[in-house]
Amino acid sequence: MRYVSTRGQAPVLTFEEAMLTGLARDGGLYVPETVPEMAPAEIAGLAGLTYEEAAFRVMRPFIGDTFADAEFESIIARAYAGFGHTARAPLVQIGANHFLLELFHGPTLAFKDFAMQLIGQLFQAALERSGNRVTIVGATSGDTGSAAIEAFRGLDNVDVFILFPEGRVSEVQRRQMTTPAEANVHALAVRGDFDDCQARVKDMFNHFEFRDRVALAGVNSINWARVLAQVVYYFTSAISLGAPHRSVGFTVPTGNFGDIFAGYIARRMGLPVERLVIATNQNDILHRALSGGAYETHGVTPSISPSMDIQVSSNFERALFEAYGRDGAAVAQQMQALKEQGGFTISQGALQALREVFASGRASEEETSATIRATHAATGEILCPHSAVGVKVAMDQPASATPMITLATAHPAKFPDAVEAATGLRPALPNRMADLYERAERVTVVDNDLGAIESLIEERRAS
Ligand SMILES: Cc1ncc(COP(=O)(O)O)c(C=O)c1O
Ligand SMILES: N[C@@H](CCOP(=O)(O)O)C(=O)O
Repeated sequence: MRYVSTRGQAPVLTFEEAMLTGLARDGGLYVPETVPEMAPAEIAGLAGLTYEEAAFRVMRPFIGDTFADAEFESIIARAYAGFGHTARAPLVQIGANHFLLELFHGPTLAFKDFAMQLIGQLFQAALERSGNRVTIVGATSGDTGSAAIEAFRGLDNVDVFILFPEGRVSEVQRRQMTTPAEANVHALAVRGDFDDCQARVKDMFNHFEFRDRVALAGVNSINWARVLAQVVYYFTSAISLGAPHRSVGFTVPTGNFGDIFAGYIARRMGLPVERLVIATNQNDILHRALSGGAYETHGVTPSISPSMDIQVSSNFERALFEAYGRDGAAVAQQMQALKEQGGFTISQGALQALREVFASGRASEEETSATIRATHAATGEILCPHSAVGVKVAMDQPASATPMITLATAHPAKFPDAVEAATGLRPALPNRMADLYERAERVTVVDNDLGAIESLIEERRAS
């Protein structure tokens, strides 16, 4: 299995190289050269397996000879051992034909753990083998950062630097990033928004001298391995509702487009997914783009679903690459326009290709809050605000006999203020985190300035 860049100008890599490389050297994102397909019988064969067994079968074709089967199996087993639910990703019914996929039973209570726990194990195995050391730099609107820190804290051959927008993540998210005491963990509060943090991370990847000197690696969803790990729960949930004999739809609370792109890959692999619905909060660039064809940044507006306060949606580039018939030059041109003019117009052909797979919707702040309240009253399920955006948008879709699965992307206790405002209930953290508010914090506030951030990283990393 080989990986190519969405901009067509970077070296073609193996799975291991793509995983350790992060952003392609032409600024693009790596995608598999061809998407392996699973026959209906193979998909049916996943029924009744454990999450880990299904994960092995779904991901195996993508990893080439990077890991032997037995090693890959034990990596998967270790990745999911710390989850607080035996099903890993349980499905609960919240409406006549509407199901919620709970993805928040991992160590940091967000869907990011599914990929990050696996990547932590994959990096460790690959780096132990090579003896190399890497500097991981990630941007977060709250959940990627905590999940990355949890997965990489204390590892010998990794320093992890996480850039988060100062004052724009929840207190639980901030504390998850600032309280780990391990010397290889560095939480950086950037004076800016998430888009600034993500732009600086990409700048560091495009600054080759720095990138090579510190052996930069990325664990945002620019990293293909992140997307791959998330493909699995589309399979397990669809199968539990009757796939491949029955189609399903998914609604995905969306920001950086990594999670929903994993659903797109599952569909390309042969999973019968009728619709993939992009659910956005008031930062609705993706909904506007799908509706009218213009992808235009308007600046990030803080919301009660802060992890989705994103305008420059990194993985949309992967979707565009497919929609433009894998024309890297066309994608590069659009990304240049985004950088220089703050937007671009999607061609009619590409827009039509996107609309064949994706639908979209938006939930306002009031609608999000009302959905938390109404869902709790009707079902007892307490949604986090991101999951509530998904539920609201799913309910706005045209009626269909096809079951709809909405992804519940974080635990409500990560956003207690929004949940309390909606329901009057303040969700508690699990016991293992009960002292989070008492732990000492360690954070460095830094300007949104590439030179300043790079100097800090050079100074702090263990060489
Ligand atoms: C809780 C939560 N929901 C939804 C999203 C959006 O996911 P994605 O960025 O993969 O679109 C994020 C951030 O990624 C998140 O942390
Ligand atoms: N919402 C994310 C933003 C980063 O997304 P990623 O999937 O590219 O890592 C977060 O919580 O940090």
